Amino acid sequence: MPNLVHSKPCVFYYHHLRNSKISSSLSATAASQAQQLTVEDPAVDAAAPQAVEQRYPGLNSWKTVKKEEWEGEMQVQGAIPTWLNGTYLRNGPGYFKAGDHEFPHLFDGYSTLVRLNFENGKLTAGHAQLQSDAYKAAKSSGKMNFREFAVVPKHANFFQRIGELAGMAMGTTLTDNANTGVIRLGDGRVVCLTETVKGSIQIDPRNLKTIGRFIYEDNLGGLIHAAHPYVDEKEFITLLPDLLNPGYTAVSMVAGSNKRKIIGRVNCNGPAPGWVHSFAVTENYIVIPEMPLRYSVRNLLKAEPAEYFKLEWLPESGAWMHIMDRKTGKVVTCVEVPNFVTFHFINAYEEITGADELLHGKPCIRIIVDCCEHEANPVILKRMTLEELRSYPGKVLLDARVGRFTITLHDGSTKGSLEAAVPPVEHGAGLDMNTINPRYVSRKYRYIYACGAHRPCNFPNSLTKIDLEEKTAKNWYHPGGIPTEPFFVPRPGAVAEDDGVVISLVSDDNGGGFIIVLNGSDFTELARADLPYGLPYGLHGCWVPGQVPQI
Ligand SMILES: CC(=O)/C=C/C=C(C)/C=C/C1=C(C)CCCC1(C)C
Ligand SMILES: CC(/C=C/C=O)=C\C=C\C=O
Ligand SMILES: [Fe+2]
Repeated sequence: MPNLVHSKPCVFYYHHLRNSKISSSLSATAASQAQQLTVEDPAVDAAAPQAVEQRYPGLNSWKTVKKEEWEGEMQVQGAIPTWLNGTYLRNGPGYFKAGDHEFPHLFDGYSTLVRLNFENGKLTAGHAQLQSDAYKAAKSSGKMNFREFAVVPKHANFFQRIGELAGMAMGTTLTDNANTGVIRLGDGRVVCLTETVKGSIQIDPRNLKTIGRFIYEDNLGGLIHAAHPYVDEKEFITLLPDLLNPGYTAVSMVAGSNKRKIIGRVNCNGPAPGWVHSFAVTENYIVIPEMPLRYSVRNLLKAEPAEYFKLEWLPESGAWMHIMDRKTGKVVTCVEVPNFVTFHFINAYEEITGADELLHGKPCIRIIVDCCEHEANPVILKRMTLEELRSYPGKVLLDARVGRFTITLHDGSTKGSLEAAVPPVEHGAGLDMNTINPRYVSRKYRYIYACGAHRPCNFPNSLTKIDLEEKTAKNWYHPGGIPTEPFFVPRPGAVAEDDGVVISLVSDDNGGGFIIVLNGSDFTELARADLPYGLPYGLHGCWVPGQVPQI
């Protein structure tokens, strides 16, 4: 461990501390804050801790970025491993207004891109705004012009509203604000994405400049897709939900091409497709989730925001998992599973259940699918309005866990199971923004890196390394800070799954912010560098190895 002098951070095991849920560990201030808490859903919140930590107005996580563009060399404390050569790119909402109009929800914010360039122990950083049509129009007109996640542009009169509805059917009024993630395609092109198909925008990873819209040169159409495609060196796979004839089409785009091709289609069991922010892929199968938080055409057409925005919660409609063969597009099974709510699938893989379990001449295969599961409570989506996120003392963070689905193929099962893969107390019962070692995607794996909770809090505020084998977690916490997606980069030549580093950006309650590099194995801090100011929260990133190629 290098000689780092920091007053606040710490690494710990919650179960050694007998967990942050133990209320006797609350300070007097925290205990008095408990009285002011608003409990939205007593059935769920009853189990949650009784106060949230002090949130200082200095925290920039939920505020519009201080400057639209910045870059500079970082003063590093500690030591960045010299093998770490490449660029971490991160996307996320970071500009929460159009003219005087403040956006209501975290997911509405215009995309702010961040780049961290690591070269032989040195670090340069920068951020810039993605020049989407939605952002440019807001800047030039001083108002919002496109439908974002939670907010709809205001119309002066009836005719404008009719025009807007017609435009929505064609997709022209949906946002292209690609604020959710950034991916590196197998051919090296870097693309920012959101859930609207038109919100696929290519950028130059060297300088974060916007190159232009990524055009899908096929006739598959589709207005929306998953925010998180599956991407490897060979292909890009995504799901296109069909709202008119409820189902999903799985498509694949070969690296180097702009043409998506249909793999297969599956009909939904419920009245509309379940929201598909992400999905999972094993070596041979695509796991298509159908959760009871469903897209709603009715809410889509509304001018005013609905309870769950463009989605609706239909718990009676049930939850399902469809398993599609990656090669043939055939749906090999569809099982009913307990109701669930997730943004992010973590990983999925196949296991042969035993040589003696041959059924109809086929081995019995078990599919294991892990996600950050919010205890089947969609309220988490409402907790991400900016008002809630900025509020003090606010509402307690709802519980989340590593939800593990087990789905058996070829044995006639009609149901799949869902349970916690590790005791949630290990990561403070908060969980999201997961990454894993990219070499273990679609394979049996052991470690998850994610944001967890050091309670009391109203949003995930720690970093956690979960060991699925030992069913334990190591946690990193900086009081008053909000860390973002812990991004794992494996060491070249590594054998152990956790041999690598974890990169995260933290915004601090004093208005500052810093970059941290943790050891992927013992989760201690290797290096840190102060940013000139704390950045907005941000969402997902990708790694561009080595020197960024010329485009
Ligand atoms: C930031 C994030 O994680 C998710 C963003 C999701 C967005 C912008 C979704 C937008 C949508 C519309 C504008 C209309 C159609 C429905 C839906 C895909 C939810
Ligand atoms: C920030 C988030 C989802 C982001 C989608 O891309 C979920 C956070 C959940 C908190 O518990
Ligand atoms: Fe996401």
